[in-house]
Amino acid sequence: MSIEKGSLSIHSENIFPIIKKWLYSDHDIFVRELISNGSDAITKLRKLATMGEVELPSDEAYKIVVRYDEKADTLTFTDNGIGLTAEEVKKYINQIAFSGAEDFLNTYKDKADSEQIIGHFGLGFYSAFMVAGQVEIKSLSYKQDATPIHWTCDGGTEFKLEDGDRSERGTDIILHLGEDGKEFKNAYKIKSTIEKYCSFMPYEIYFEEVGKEEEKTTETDKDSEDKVVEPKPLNEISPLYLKQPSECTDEEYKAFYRDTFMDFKEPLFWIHLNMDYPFNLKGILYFPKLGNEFENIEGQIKLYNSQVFVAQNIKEVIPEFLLLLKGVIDCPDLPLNVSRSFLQNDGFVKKISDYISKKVADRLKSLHKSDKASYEKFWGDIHPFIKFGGLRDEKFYDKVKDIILYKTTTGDYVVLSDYLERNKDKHENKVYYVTDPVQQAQYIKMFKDHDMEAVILEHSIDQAFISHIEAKTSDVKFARIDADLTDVMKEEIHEDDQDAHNASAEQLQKLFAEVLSKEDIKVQLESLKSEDISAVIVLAEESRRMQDMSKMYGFMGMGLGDMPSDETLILNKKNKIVDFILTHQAEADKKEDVKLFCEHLYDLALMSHKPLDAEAMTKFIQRSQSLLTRMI
Ligand SMILES: Nc1ncnc2c1ncn2[C@@H]1O[C@H](COP(=O)(O)OP(=O)(O)OP(=O)(O)O)[C@@H](O)[C@H]1O
Repeated sequence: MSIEKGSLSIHSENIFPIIKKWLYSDHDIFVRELISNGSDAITKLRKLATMGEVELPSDEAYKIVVRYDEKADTLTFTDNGIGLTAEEVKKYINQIAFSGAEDFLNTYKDKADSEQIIGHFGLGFYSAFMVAGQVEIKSLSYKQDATPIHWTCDGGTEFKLEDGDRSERGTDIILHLGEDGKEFKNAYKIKSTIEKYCSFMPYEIYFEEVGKEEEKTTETDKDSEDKVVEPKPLNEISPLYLKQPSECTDEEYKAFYRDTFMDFKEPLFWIHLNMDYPFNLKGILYFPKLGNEFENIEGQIKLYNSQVFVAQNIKEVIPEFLLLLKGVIDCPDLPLNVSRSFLQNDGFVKKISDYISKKVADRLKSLHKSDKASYEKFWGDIHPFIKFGGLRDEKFYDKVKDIILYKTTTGDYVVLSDYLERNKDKHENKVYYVTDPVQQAQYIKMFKDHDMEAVILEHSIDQAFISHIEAKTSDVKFARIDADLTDVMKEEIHEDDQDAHNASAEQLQKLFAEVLSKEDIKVQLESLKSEDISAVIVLAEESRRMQDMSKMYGFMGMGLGDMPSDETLILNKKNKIVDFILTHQAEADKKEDVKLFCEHLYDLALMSHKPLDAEAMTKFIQRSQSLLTRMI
């Protein structure tokens, strides 16, 4: 063949500056593209063999070798696939009538935001020019008597095609790393990029550094005899997720998790996705240990297309709440090179997302049903995720709503219907909850003393979640343990004593308002069954939620103004201190004592309800000291 020179027919003056500019943020994508092309070339060849079009040696090892030559400043991608003839180079490489590039230009030429590009637009082979000043192709086709070709292009629109010298079937793509490729003049960088994109590619991928092969291929074994060590491929050609779930062991699942996510904490459990119809999807989703810090935990869901890494954490494909998980999903039906706007509007993608979330819900349900003990053990780690999912996805909520567990103050786990059923005599359709078991210890004790139980909802997601349940289940109401005192804790006031009781209550109201200088304080006198309790503060559930909201938005600079407090101080008539106050409040010589008791009772009640502010705390400590001094 005579040397052929020509111009690449691109429907734009020069695509290379555009490639370089727009794909800049995903500079390393060329590795994936060139290895994928090599892999495709091998697959095509093997297909031809199965069709009887070509006869292949039975012992041929199909592989892709990436070779870095520091001296020559080149990076070469070699495969032993189908190869290219001159005609094919002309057709597939020279005439870049490649629709991918045209689409790319049309879609992105006016857009300034490179983030818009998932980075995987179909530029294939030409992405090599993102890092190479000059690219060569040396290839020999599988075809009988094919002439090897040598193609060179320096990144402009000019190319040169001539006879080559490759003697074995396959292709070398040689990249002369230019200034733009200096990041890749580094063996570690090249290797880690191969690992990022090609960990599960179906043919073995080897990395070699010219001049450094020797030192790596010998190793001293225990008998001090040098033995040649076979180089290891960088990838796993049959990743676990491609196997049938029934063929995988727990150990294999755990090892796959460790190797893929470099996470040495064991996952809690996993879901093996395996679907052939109506779309093809395989993968494994792992539930990592989340604990209480789920806000800070970023999951990692890697999306693959036929074993080629596409992207990570694409929320269009994977429901957002599942992004707290770690996993791999391989969906060959999804285009490899897609734009985000395409994904957002694609019905097929929505189906994938729905399928994944359904599978997760099903797995949780079956775990709850078949292995309650493990489900309860995992609950502390998985509940934020399940609740988050329930808030985000109605269908998911409907599936999991009956397997939401509540840890009770008695220490066991119940589902909502069980809690309601076993407490219906004491408080029908009402769920008492604790947000801070330490702070609210006094209330919990009161509950326990009366054989009552509350559920512990101390995670930041719980408040939003209970509002959601209330909206969905209109007759169920949640009340924090300090929202009110149930009748179970009180004794009835005898009719004959009612007037005297009311008078005492009025006196105490006045007294506390005056002593505490709180005109609007609400004081209520009750006869509680337990004498030990002197005073408690209750705050109506609605008011507290409003206050919490106000605090939250206040912090965010969107204050709703100070919410009026709706606290009530409940004094227990049967308690000795309260009785002392009532009996001696009018006596001049007891005035100081009464004042001290009132202030102290109020602080004690307040402390069980919420933390004291700095001023109140200082006063509380001073007062405590003076009380102790009096006893000396
Ligand atoms: N290593 C190779 N061996 C044989 N043929 C190749 C090789 N690399 C590229 N080709 C041929 O060149 C064509 C163009 O490659 P290019 O990577 O630009 O696009 P593509 O692989 O068809 O699609 P994509 O843009 O999604 O990568 C391929 O379709 C293939 O026919």
